[in-house]
Amino acid sequence: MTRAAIALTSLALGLAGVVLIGDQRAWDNALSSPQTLLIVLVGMGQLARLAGHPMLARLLLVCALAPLMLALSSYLLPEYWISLATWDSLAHRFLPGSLLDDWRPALLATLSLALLAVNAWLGERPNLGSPLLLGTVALLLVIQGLESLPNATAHQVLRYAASPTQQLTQWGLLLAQGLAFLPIGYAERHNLHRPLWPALALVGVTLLFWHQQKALEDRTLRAEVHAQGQQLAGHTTHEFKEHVAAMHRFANSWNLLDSAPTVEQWALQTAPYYRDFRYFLNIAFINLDSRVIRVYPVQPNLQVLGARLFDVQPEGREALSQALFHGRVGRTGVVELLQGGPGIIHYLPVTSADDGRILGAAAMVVSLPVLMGTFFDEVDTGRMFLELRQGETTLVQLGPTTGLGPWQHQASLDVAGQSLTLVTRPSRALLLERRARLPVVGLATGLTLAYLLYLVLYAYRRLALQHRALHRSNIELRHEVQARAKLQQEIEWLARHDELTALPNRRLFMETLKAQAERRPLSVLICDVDHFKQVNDHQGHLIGDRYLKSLSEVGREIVEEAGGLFARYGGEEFVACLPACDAHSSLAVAERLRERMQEENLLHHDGRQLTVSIGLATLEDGPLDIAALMQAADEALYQAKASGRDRVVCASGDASLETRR
Ligand SMILES: Nc1nc2c(ncn2[C@@H]2O[C@H](COP(=O)(O)OP(=O)(O)OP(=O)(O)O)[C@@H](O)[C@H]2O)c(=O)[nH]1
Repeated sequence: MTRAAIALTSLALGLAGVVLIGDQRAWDNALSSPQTLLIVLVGMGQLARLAGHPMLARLLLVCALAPLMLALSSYLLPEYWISLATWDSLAHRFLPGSLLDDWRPALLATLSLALLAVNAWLGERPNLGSPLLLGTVALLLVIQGLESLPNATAHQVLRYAASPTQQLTQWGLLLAQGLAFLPIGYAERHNLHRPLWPALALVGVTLLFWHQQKALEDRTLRAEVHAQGQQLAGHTTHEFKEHVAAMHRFANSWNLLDSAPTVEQWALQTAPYYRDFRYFLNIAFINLDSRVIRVYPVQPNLQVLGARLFDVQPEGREALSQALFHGRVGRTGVVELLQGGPGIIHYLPVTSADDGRILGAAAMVVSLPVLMGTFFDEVDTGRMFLELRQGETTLVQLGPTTGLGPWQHQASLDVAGQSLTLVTRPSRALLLERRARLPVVGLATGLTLAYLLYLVLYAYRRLALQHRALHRSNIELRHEVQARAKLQQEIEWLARHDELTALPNRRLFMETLKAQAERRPLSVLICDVDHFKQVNDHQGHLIGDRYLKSLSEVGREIVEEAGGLFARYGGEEFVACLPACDAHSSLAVAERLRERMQEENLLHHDGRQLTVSIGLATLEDGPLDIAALMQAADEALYQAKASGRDRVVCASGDASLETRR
């Protein structure tokens, strides 16, 4: 898998290299393709790590991560913290003439590359979020693919997606990291489900939320541009109405004359209007021959003095005729002015105060470029493109023509009866400056939260599994302890009991006897089954065993009644310890034992009754010598056997104590 991952990474790197070489600008200046360079750095870091050079890998990845983090900050930080101009001047310092946007990768590409670099740094460590990082990069790449569709990119202020080839190289790096991750154990992979899916779902929700926020913010920005355009258009129309009204006032004031004005009179009369309405190119007096005989200001308009307008400006003839011959206000359309540039000329008839004779016409020349410059002096024309059109003809253009934003606004203007169109289009820089940071901040926060959620769920899952394993081994341990305790009990029981009859064995009997060192009188008896070998021989061992069990039950009952202990001594021999029993009472116990055993009606093969012989010894006082006491009982038993069996013999030698059937 590692080999396949290395091969895939190399392939992606090769592709990135081809992109870099293919980009002609990259030869002129290595910094012209920073996004591809960053992909190459991340890829090389990944390759170094896969090939087993962690130090080199980290060095390369840090080199990629530092600019990526800087780019991410430029997307995140508010304009009033670090302005776009500051970022641009920073970019300019690195490479004169460059802007921030020439340097930083597209937003989603910045994120996916940073996550790829972080994951390459961490290695295939599910506990550090490797699978979530890979899943998030996959989602980011899918969204980049969608964002690259032509209709999605049409109206974007920010760049969101890398170029298709760059996306392909990122897919290559991602798949290589995925391959390197695959060899983790099945159990580990199985454990990933619970933390991974909720965290990935949060990533998905975050991306959807970001997309929605981004669309909303774009709409708001567009509405702002629209409102500004409308405002400018309204302002222009209003100003022009004011201008026309002022012009009428101007014309009326000339009715007080009775001849063509002198140069001084003309200057005195026109100067305030010229000053107040800054967009007049000049105000001229035209005589009845359509000649310009007075003009204010004189100096910049010398070339029009003496010009016969009917000849030099035929397109204004109609308007001028209105004023000169019919005494009505005449207004040209948009005409090419004698001084150059488009403009509108108002011709106002000047009549004699005495007889109402028409003396000439006052021409108020409005230059459209000057008008635009005057009206829009509050607009930042360094970053806002303005265009005045009449139909399809461009009359005036202000502001930059390159680096413009994706939206423009068109508004209709009524300028002195002329229907014009005002186009406003903010530059991309202006829109970027106004761009709200909320969607990107939301995206970064959501992705961070998803990562933290993964880590918490993963740790919780691990703890839960460990806890479960511990609980299971605890139960097993408890069962083991219980089994061992039971075994121990069995062993202890077997060490002191006989398995066949469940009676105390010789060891327990001896321990009990020893414990009676102070009790006097103390009697012991040995009970031996007569001719038991014959039972085994003729009726088999199973019958023999059954007989032994019956006898032991009887013996236990009788001896325990007397406060003693009945035990199996070995073979078909039983013993009893009778504390506080003197010779008489122990003899009575022994006799009852013998009789009761007979009453069990256990028969030999030939119908004879099974009998027992009992030897009895009593220690009335004095120290306990177990061997001597047992020896005495044994000898008494021997005597009982020797003297015909089926009897009790007491070791005292007292004949009166001997019983027989
Ligand atoms: N079925 C069975 N037989 C046992 C057991 N322990 C000992 N025996 C038998 O008990 C018999 C004891 O025989 P002997 O010692 O010759 O004595 P006896 O036949 O009882 O004759 P006397 O004691 O002289 O009356 C042997 O045949 C043993 O095999 C046992 O646990 N089960």
